Amino acid sequence: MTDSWTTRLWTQVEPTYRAILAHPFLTGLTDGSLEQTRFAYYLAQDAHYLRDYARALAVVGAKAATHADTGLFARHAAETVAVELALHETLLPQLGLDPAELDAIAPSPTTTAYTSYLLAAAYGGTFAEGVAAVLPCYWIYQRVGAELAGRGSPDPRYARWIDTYGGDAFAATVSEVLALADRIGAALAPDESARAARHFATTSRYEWMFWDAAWRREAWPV
Ligand SMILES: Cc1ncc(CN)c(N)n1
Repeated sequence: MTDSWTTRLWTQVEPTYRAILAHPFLTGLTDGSLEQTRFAYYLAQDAHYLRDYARALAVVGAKAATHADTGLFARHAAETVAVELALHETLLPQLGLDPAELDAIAPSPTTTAYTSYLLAAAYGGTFAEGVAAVLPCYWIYQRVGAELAGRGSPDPRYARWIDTYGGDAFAATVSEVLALADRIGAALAPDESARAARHFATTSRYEWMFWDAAWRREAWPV
């Protein structure tokens, strides 16, 4: 039996995933050593990211061949992203930040690059290419959440973040998208499949870069 499309996609990003798990931002979440300023930076950038991610999901959904698949991405653009933004609203005051201040913080170079890439893939690509581009945003977070949930965190704010992505509700959302991806991935022509695989690998790398930018508290050089 041949592997499913998503299994094949995941195999090519295993080294990226291992690098993500080893990143000091994530090891710092579980041992509690991550400086609060780095986590606050991450949340501020993630607020920018999530707004464009919701746009990308809506555009991908608009390209679906069926009403059910359009509905899935429209629902995720609205509901899943709202849950994630609500997590920020809870965590920011616990970090001494006012959620209203976030708009004053500009998107970083990495946030800008990542969201621009996602939106370009969603607008410019086929439905399958768009699905492949957004898939790591779901799947890597769910895998990371499940992995980190096994380790826990002594810091209740980091534990809350881990619980959101390591929990059953997020896993159910990700299962829906994986099932859809395997359904459409099975019928792709080689060219389209290769373009989709490239998007999947690229946005997986951007996931590592997003945590790394928060670790470095990346700023525009000029
Ligand atoms: C950068 C990033 N990637 C993915 C997720 C999970 N939707 C997120 N909140 N932020």
